[in-house]
Amino acid sequence: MSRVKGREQHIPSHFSQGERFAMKEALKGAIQIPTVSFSPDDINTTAQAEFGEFIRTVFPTIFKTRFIQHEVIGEYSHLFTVQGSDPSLQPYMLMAHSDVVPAPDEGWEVPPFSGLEHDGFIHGRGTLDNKNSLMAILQALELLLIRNYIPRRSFFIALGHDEEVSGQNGAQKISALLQARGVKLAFIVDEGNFILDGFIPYLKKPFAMIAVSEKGAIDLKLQVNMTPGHSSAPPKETSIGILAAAISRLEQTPLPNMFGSGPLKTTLQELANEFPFPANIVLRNLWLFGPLVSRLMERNYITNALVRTTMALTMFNAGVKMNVIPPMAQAIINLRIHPAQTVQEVLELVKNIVADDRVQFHVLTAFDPLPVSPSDHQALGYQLLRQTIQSIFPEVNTVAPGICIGNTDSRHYTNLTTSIYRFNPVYLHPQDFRSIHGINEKISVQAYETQMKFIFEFIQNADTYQEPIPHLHEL
Ligand SMILES: CCCCCCCC/C=C\CCCCCCCC(=O)N[C@@H](Cc1ccccc1)C(=O)O
Ligand SMILES: [Zn+2]
Ligand SMILES: [Zn+2]
Repeated sequence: MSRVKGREQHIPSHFSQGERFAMKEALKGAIQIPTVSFSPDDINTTAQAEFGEFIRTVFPTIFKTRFIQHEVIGEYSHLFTVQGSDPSLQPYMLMAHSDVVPAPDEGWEVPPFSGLEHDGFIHGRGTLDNKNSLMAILQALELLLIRNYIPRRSFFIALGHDEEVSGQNGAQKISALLQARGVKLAFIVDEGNFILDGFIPYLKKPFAMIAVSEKGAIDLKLQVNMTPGHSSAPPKETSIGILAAAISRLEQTPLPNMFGSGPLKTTLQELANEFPFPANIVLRNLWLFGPLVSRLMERNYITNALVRTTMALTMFNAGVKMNVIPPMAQAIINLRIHPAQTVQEVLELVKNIVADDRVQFHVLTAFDPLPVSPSDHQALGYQLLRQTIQSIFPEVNTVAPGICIGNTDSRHYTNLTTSIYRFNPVYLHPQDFRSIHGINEKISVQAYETQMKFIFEFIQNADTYQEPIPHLHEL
């Protein structure tokens, strides 16, 4: 059997004007359906149902292909099983999600659910997170099928509908179903990191960062109860004041810098050659310059998130009336846990910083950082991503493993594989990063086409029989 058999039926990623027009119109249509998730109990089910109908209309070939099974899970999530012709190849999975975070009109250049095209960009909530991926995956498969493509390696496409509010009815249910069916996956590719451009001073060239892990998280409720009373004769301290002081102590006391542990060191070492002198020497010798680099990284709020567990005060609630001493004050802190720490360790640190018994702690949700997926020469999923990045983005010199500072639905699939990669084949600049969950989220038509092309190639590359060449170790 030829080791490169998978390339025999390679279909070039060339698309007609008509196809290119249809694919951007399809993305606009997806953005126009307001599939907003507010909380696990409050998702826009009408929009989700409409979205289910929409993908059936836009991708008819997928739904009528005999070797593709489509199932609706948890009412609005979608699982596609694409049966390959060679059962000896272990299947893999592509993931995306259809829900989006809320987007009030204020501050947007165009209404967030308009899907308007302006200056070469498609605007709207979900254009980067994550309808671009969802539509690009289905679009690539649709176009491959139209060209009579028959995959060798089976694969799944899992499209969650509640990723933005925990994934408990989508990803968790799909994962349990596949586990019950005895499925084991070679690897998973989900949203997460990007081709990063302009995030690091002195690094002029973009580089691709494939997240091989993601941070853990805790949603922590802090609560202070005090006896209510008349505001004309106030006590020395109120529940609001005590809680505010506790929160302020937390904001003033960053958790320890964990530089040196976790995948970040590898990221920087692999990037060293991209830097001019003397930064290249510094990064090649982290054993000596580690403390300097770690201090530089904490100066910027994005790179700071890579070196430590972060704490964000996201909700604050207190008081019942203007002339009543408040009986209770509550705050929610969202923590993202560095790969070298655990939920328990972080909770201990937080309690020690607050150091006030009147403040009660309630853990609402918590999970540890995700295990680190392999990125060596034998890691099939990582190497396929690297290979496809090199062919679709030849100008990108460096592909490096890293961590994802946000969380993804892929964390619900650790029962099916040890190889989870979080990567969007899209350029991201710092201003784009702020638009994710922020305002004026947009994607260029060209970037979306390239993302689709990437998946079109990736699916074909995954068929290859050319397994990564094992390291030769001397005995
Ligand atoms: C040295 C290199 C510099 C690198 C800079 C890093 C730049 C970071 C680039 C991209 C990160 C974007 C993260 C996007 C993925 C997050 C998806 C998301 O929004 N997830 C939600 C999901 C969630 C999780 C738990 C409860 C509710 C929702 C989230 O994380 O909040
Ligand atoms: Zn997302
Ligand atoms: Zn998101």
